[in-house]
Amino acid sequence: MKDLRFFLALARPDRWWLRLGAALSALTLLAGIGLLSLSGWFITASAVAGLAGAGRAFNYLFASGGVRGFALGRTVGRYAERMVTHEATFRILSRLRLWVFETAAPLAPARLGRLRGGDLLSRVTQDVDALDALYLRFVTPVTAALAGALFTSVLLAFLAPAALPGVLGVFVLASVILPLRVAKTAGKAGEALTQNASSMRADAADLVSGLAELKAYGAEHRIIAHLENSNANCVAAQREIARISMFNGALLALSAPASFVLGFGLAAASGAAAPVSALAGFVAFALFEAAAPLVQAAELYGKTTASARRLKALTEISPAVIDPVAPAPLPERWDITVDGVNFSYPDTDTPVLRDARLSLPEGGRLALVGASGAGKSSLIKLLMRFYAPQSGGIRLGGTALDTLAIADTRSRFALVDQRAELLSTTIRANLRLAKPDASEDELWHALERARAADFVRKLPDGLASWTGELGGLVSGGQARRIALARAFVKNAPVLLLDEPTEGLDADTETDFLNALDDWLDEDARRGALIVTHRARLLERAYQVAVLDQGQITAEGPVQSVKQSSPVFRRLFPDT
Ligand SMILES: Nc1ncnc2c1ncn2[C@@H]1O[C@H](COP(=O)(O)OP(=O)(O)OP(=O)(O)O)[C@@H](O)[C@H]1O
Repeated sequence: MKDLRFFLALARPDRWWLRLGAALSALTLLAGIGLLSLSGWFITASAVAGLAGAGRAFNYLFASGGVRGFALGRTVGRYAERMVTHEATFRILSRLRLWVFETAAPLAPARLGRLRGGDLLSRVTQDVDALDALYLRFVTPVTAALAGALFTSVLLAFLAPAALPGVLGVFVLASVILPLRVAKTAGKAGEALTQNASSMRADAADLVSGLAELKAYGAEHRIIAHLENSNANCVAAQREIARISMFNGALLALSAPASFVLGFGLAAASGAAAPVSALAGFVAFALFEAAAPLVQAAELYGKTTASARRLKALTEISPAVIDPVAPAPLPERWDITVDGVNFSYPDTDTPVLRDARLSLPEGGRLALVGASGAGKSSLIKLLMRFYAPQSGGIRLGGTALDTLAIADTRSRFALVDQRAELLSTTIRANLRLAKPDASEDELWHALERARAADFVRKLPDGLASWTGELGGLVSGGQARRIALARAFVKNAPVLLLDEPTEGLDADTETDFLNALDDWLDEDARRGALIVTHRARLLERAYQVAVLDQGQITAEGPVQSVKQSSPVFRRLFPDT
């Protein structure tokens, strides 16, 4: 319930749409009660008057006009209510989707690593969609039911007070006790449905993205088996909900006429005239129009609360880095100093960097070398402020990194790593990630500089060519050059290169290195931090720092480090 309240509060900006929808729903219900009760009274009174030969005893015109008015009001009200409540829900859900993105974005990459991609997708789609029940099926019918109960009570209190307790008693049974019971019995199945549907999506996403590897290792059957298991659980949960729904539908269908008999019988027994007794019976009957949606809402309660809980869980994860309240101005210089940094990844206690120290002057080129797992990429992640060190400090142009706005810090760096992540979109859109308003000329210029223009020109759609899922439609070397062009479009003064030529053939590597040399040579203030295992890339550096098990054990010009560091000699025996 606490989680649902949280999402009700999030709907505050559209509360007037919701209130209007609820008011229209209440009016529609009242028109329905009015229609049935007046018709019942009218037909009975006509019959009684006809039998007694006293047709003039009541006003036909008033009654038939009232019936037409209620019928019209009910139809128009239902139409308007649907329009308004759906408008409210669409507005709220679209804002909710943005809210999910805004909540999740600061958590990436540090805190989202433990969530499966498909699971995150489920939260943005399935869980947000499930919340429509909260706005559409909980808020509106509850308001309508309350209005209906109030109206009925007043009507019966005047016309047939003896029928009031019985009618209200049955209504409370049908609209309060029954939904609460349904919410309890269907709740577990609803939760199971949400969890298993999410697990199924995550499996399906893994299956699609890793199909080549899964097939290569003959492991696709295992994922499919897991997927089938989740699917079977979903079907079982749906079947359970359907069973509960069928049972309650039957119960409701019986309760409405029973309520008619009760209303009519109690009023007649208290000595009310036949038309008034009929009116009491029909009021009780019509009131059930309000009970049915409440029972249906209760069937969705488990599913809706499970989704609300999964979405709210995102707000309970704190980001690994946050912007300072009053960020310092971005310094004009961009020399980097790493001073006594200690770092372990969140939820682990293995130190990855221990008292790490190094410096990269403005316009410098520093190679960071070390064995696999030494902590090189982790240092780059700290510079990019994906994570924050537990102690020690990093300064950019003399200003502590954690006093700068995160976006400001990142504006000084352009990152190219060996994975060269490309989004599943066009080459143009991938390049414009770095600068959304870059002109076509700028894009081509960057591609020329990155030695990528020739192959892009040969593609049938040029810049509009699709790069595929994670760059799957271009080769590794092409993806790397597009990523370098993207860094050039960004035109940041410090390049962070994390093994950018790993896995490239000699010619492609030469192209890449020439592009890099041209770029860095063009402006003496441009600098680079180069993480590498490759001698050809090492040659581009003026200085080298050796990282060994999280500590910088040697730093200086290549030749002097070669003399002093056995680790360096092991890593680059031919240098
Ligand atoms: N997200 C993470 N969560 C927990 N531990 C991590 C995470 N990323 C890396 N590590 C661990 O941190 C240590 C340093 O990893 P890092 O990627 O920085 O090494 P590296 O020197 O760049 O290695 P390589 O040369 O193989 O890329 C490793 O032991 C690794 O398992």
